[in-house]
Amino acid sequence: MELWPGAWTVLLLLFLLLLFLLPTLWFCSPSAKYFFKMAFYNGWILFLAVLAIPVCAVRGRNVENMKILRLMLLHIKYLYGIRVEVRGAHHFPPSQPYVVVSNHQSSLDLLGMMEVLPGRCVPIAKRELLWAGSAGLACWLAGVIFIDRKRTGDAISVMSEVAQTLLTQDVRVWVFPEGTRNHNGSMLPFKRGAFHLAVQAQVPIVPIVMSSYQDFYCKKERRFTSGRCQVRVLPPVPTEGLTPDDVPALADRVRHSMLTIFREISTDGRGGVAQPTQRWEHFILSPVSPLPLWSSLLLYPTFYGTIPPTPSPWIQWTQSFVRRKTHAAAGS
Ligand SMILES: CCCCCCCCCCCCCCC(=O)SCCNC(=O)CCNC(=O)[C@H](O)C(C)(C)COP(=O)(O)OP(=O)(O)OC[C@H]1O[C@@H](n2cnc3c(N)ncnc32)[C@H](O)[C@@H]1OP(=O)(O)O
Ligand SMILES: CCCCCCCC/C=C\CCCCCCCC(=O)OC[C@@H](O)COP(=O)(O)O
Repeated sequence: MELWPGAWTVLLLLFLLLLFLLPTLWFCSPSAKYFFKMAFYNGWILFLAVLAIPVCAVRGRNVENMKILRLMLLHIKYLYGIRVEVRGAHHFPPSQPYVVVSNHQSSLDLLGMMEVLPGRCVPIAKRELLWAGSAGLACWLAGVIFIDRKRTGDAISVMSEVAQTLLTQDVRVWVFPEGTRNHNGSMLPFKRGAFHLAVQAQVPIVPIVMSSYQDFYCKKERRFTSGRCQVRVLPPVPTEGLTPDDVPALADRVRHSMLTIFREISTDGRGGVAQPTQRWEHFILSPVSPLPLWSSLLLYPTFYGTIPPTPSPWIQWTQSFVRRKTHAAAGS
C-alpha cells in the first residue's frame, strides 16, 4: 500500500504524541488511570490465557488445569500493588469435597480467589464467560462449570449433576451465591443454588469473605489505586442430615456470618478504613507504568541528543527512517 510522502512523519508524530499523552493522562486523570488499569487487567488475562491454552490442552478438560491458571494469575497482585492477606486457611477441610461460597465485588475477585483456591476446586461461572475469547477456552479446559442464568431449570440440573461429581470425582466447587457482581459495600441476598448443592451432596460449606475494595477500587468513581484486601476463610458449616427444607435457613445463616465478618474486615481492624499503600513494585513492574515511557523520552535526548554532533541512536534511527521513507515516496 502506497502512503503519501509525509504519512510516515505524521504517523511518527502521532506515535510520539501518544507516548506523551498516555503518561500525562496517567498522572493527571484518575479516570484515565482507572480505564488503563482495567483494560490492561482484562488484556493481560486474555494474553495469559493464550499461553495457558496449549499447556492445559495436553491434559484436555481437567480440574487439575486450574492449578496452571492459578499459577499464571498469582503475580497480578504485584503489578497492581494489591496486598492480599489470607486469614483462616486452616479452616479448609483437608481432603474431602465441599462447596466454597464467597462474596463477589468485581472481576478483581480473581486475585483473592487465586490466593486461596484449594486443589481440585472449580468455580461455577455464568455461561457468557465461555465466549470471552481465550479466557473462556482456558476456563473450559480447567473444568469451570458454566450455567445459563436465564434458564433456571437448566442451571438447577447442572448444579444437581455437580452434586454427583463432587462425590464421585472428589472435587470442590466455588460459588458466588450473590449471582452477580456487587460493589455497594454490603452483600446481595444469596441465591440458594450453592446451598441446595451442598445439602444434596451432604458436604460442608466453606464461606470465604473478601474485604471491601472501597479503599483502592471504585467503579462508580473510576478510582483504582493500590491497596490491601483481606481474604478470610471461615469455619466449615456442616450439612449432614439437612434436607432441602433447611436450605433457606442455612443460606440466611451463612450470609449473616459472612456479612458480619465483611463489615469487620472491611475496616483496617483498628476501627478505620484500610488505607491504600503505595508500593514500589507497582511503579517499577507495571507494564503500563509511565516510567519506561518517560525515561525513553527524557534520558535519551539528555545523554546523547544534547551533545552535538552525536544524536542519540534513537533519534538517528528516526531521522534515517523518515529520510528513507520521504526519498522513497518522492522517487516513486
Ligand atoms: C490464564 C487465566 C484465564 C482466566 C481464568 C479465569 C478463571 C476463573 C473464573 C472465575 C469465574 C467466576 C465467575 C463468577 C460468575 O460468573 S457469578 C455468576 C454465576 N453464578 C451464579 O449465579 C451462582 C449463584 N446462583 C445460584 O445459585 C442460582 O440459584 C441458580 C442455580 C443459578 C438459579 O438462579 P435463578 O435462575 O436466579 O433462580 P433462583 O435462584 O431464584 O432459584 C429458583 C428456585 O430454585 C431453587 N433452586 C436453586 N438451585 C437449586 C438446586 N440445585 N436444586 C433445587 N432447587 C434449587 C431455589 O431455591 C429457588 O426456589 P425458592 O425460591 O427457594 O423456593
Ligand atoms: C473474542 C471475544 C473477546 C471477549 C473479550 C472479553 C473480555 C474479557 C476478558 C477477560 C476475562 C477476564 C476473566 C475474568 C473473570 C472474572 C469473572 C467475573 O467477574 O465475571 C462476572 C460474573 O461473575 C458476573 O457477571 P455480572 O456481574 O452479572 O455481569
